[in-house]
Amino acid sequence: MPVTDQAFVTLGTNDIYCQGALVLGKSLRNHKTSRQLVVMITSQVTSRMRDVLSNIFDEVVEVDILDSADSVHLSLMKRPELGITFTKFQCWTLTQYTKCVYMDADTIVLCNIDELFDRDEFSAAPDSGWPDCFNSGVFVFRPSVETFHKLLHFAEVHGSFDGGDQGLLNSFFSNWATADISKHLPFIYNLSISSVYTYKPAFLQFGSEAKVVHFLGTPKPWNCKYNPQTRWIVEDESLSGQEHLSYLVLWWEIYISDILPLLTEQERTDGTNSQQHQIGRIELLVKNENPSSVETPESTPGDRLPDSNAEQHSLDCRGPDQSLELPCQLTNECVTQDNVQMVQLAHSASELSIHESEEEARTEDERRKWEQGQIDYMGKYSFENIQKKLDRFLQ
Ligand SMILES: O=c1ccn([C@@H]2O[C@H](COP(=O)(O)OP(=O)(O)O[C@H]3O[C@H](CO)[C@@H](O)[C@H](O)[C@H]3O)[C@@H](O)[C@H]2O)c(=O)[nH]1
Ligand SMILES: [Mn+2]
Repeated sequence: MPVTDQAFVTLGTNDIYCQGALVLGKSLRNHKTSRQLVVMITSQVTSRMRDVLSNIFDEVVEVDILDSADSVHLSLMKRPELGITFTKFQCWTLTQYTKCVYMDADTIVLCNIDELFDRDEFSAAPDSGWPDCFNSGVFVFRPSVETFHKLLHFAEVHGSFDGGDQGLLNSFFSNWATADISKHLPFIYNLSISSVYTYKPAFLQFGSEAKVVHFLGTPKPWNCKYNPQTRWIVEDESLSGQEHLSYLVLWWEIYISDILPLLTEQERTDGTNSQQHQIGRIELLVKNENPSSVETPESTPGDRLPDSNAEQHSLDCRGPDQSLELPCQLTNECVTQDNVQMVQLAHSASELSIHESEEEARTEDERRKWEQGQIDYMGKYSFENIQKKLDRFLQ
């Protein structure tokens, strides 16, 4: 029976982190959670991504740090670096639920973890770096506007010793380490990926009991390159050891089989509706060293992807009539192809990687700065540059 007054909650403030939220949400669904799934997003998340999120999450809640009470605004003015921190705290405002489990977008579940709802606020697992502190990537809490305001007030007065939400929450719930052992979640509910190689014997002993993996720090799974042929991560120097890579592989397997079809389905739907040409900010680069493997028994010549000899293809989350320069040869035509074929293409690729569309990121960043009155008067919008533009225009 679905439980409607309890929820798993995650956060994605941009389209990139939303990729993580999607995989987490799908992993919870795959393991048949009976709780509601909620994702908090901010205004930067594109409407295309919101549509995809709503396929997996029961609620997609936009939170805006500046439209809350005045105290939020004031705190932000004094401590702008805490912006993202405040965003996570918004989970306490979800008072339509009586109890929730917050999970970072860089976590996945390996089995059903609904038993966490038997715990009470504030329950969390030790942080692997300093076990007298909890890690704020997974925690049980009770939504309450009062607690939310207390947190904001606390942030304003004391700040955060690590600049993020984890330091602040540890100071706020300062008796966590000593008061009540039932509020210590076992480490297997928040297995930090680095522990797999920093304490290998423990991982070999207890790793099979892991329930939640947390891709804490860098690289995040979406920053890795994946080879669907070998079903292995394309390694770089920052990835030492082997065991932890299999969790990254798991992330990518969920991404390819469950998320990619949704993204491409969305692409198709949007393509037929001129009202919905919102620009997503994700590009999936699909490298294919062996193009012949792209062909499927069902595919007819007319079906074929354009330029099947291309070294690199791109599935770009934007409408087909957005005329933008794509970073590689598979141009806008690909987005009108049947999504099954796109997924097929991804499966036969030799390397997949997720990128933020740089042009979009730049434009968005500039727009935000304009809106905040931070105009680059010394650089791009200097008097000389504007005059040069005017001169060109008037020629
Ligand atoms: O640009 C961002 C950055 C973060 N997040 C969200 O905030 C979470 C925390 O950020 P993350 O990059 O996962 O931080 P960690 O590498 O996990 O680092 C640690 O430090 C963070 C800051 O204190 C805590 O939030 C984490 O729980 C803690 O594990 C993410 O998972 C997302 O849900 C965004 O949506 N957008
Ligand atoms: Mn995290």
